[in-house]
Amino acid sequence: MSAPVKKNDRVTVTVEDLTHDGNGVAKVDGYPLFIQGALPEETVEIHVLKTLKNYGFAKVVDIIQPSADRIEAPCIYFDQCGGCQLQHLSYEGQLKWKRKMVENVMKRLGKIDAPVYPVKGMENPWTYRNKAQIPFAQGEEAAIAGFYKTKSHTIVDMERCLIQTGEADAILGGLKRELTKLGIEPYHEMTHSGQLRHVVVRKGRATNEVMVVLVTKSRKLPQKEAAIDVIKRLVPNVASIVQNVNGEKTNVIFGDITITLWGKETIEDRIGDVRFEISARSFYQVNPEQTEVLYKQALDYAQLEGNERVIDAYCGIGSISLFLAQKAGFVMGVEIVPQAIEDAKRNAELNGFTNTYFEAGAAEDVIPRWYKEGKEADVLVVDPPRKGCDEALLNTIIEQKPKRVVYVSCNPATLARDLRILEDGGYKTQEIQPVDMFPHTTHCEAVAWLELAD
Ligand SMILES: C[S@@+](CC[C@H](N)C(=O)[O-])C[C@H]1O[C@@H](n2cnc3c(N)ncnc32)[C@H](O)[C@@H]1O
Repeated sequence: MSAPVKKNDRVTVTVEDLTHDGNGVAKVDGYPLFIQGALPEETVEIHVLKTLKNYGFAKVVDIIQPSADRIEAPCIYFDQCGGCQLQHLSYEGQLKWKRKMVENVMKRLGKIDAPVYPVKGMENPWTYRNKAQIPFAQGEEAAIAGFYKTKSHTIVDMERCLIQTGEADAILGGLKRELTKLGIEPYHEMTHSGQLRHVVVRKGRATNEVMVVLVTKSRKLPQKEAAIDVIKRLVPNVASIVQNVNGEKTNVIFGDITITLWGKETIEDRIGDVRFEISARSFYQVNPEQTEVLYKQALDYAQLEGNERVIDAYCGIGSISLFLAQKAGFVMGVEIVPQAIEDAKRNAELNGFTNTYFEAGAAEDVIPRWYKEGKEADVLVVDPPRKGCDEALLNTIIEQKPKRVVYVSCNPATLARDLRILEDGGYKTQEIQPVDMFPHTTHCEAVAWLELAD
């Protein structure tokens, strides 16, 4: 099909949908155009930027009929920063769109007809992130620090971020000036020179403890004591100041060496009643308030009465496992990253759980072996990465028939695909509950409850 529009054309369109990166989608004679800054149900005049065989790109020139949910983005960096995609849509509008998106994907991709409930959102959808990874670089006169522009390595220099904590803001706004005064040179990506690459700020919401990690190119940290004093002044509740050394030419943030400069080696947090120890590099959910909502939903759907054996596949640091272990007879977690399994075992010990077992390995290899060894499960919980469950694992579920499956997903498309496979294999999806873990972005988590059909 040849494009019905060409570069530099101006046309008026009605926007039908939003893409995962927050662009509006409108069709001209069936030809899709992705439109920066446009929202569903809006009528906009657009300028066509580029046309390809099957789709094109455009930007808004004039909003003729705005969406009833359009608002002025509260963040002054919204147009440049790649962190949020939906601040121009009211929070209510975001939740409505996320539910519709999950519903459409379930119907269209999975032919799943289970009810999709309204998204569980946040009462205050700001300052929710407990981890900020802030790149530093040399600006024209002083150090700059902020977040990257969409799909680039260009830092938007900023003083505050509305979804980060006040402690992260103190570092964003204050530390770059203070470190410049101290002569600590930011890292130069192109020349692999300079010293300070990133500053990572982590906070335990429930404990108020903060960890500040200085990621440097080498162990050498000039004015170390003065830098520690500055951080203590900027973030009075800091409990741990850590240096991580990354000497590689890489986009990966952390290197292998971590040195405690001041205070504790780890900080602590709680999700519900479960305690977690967090080190500089350990994986931990970034929105603990909504993580509790998500895990409670998984626990509700698991419907545990106290004696059940539960398998938690893709268990990470065992956070869902420990949540379930409060109500289950025994929980077995499997995760591919050995360090995460070490964290899971430590966290189980920290909380005094004796009814858990964790093993490092691929879920699709370990779980069939467990079944062969007679380690069966009444309830199987999966929380896979974006690509969804491995087919071999889905086949194991279909063969072994645990009576209930709870599927926690960060990608509705792969959730729909996997639910279809499980439904074809004898399960029936009962309910789907989306949870907003990342307000102002297009991401949406969802928990699905499946029962083995009679
Ligand atoms: C979405 S995270 C879930 C983490 C955890 N359930 C939580 O809530 O914090 C997915 C996890 O799956 C792990 N993973 C990826 N592929 C895997 C596989 N084949 N087998 C087991 N774990 C895997 C990743 O390392 C990651 O920790």
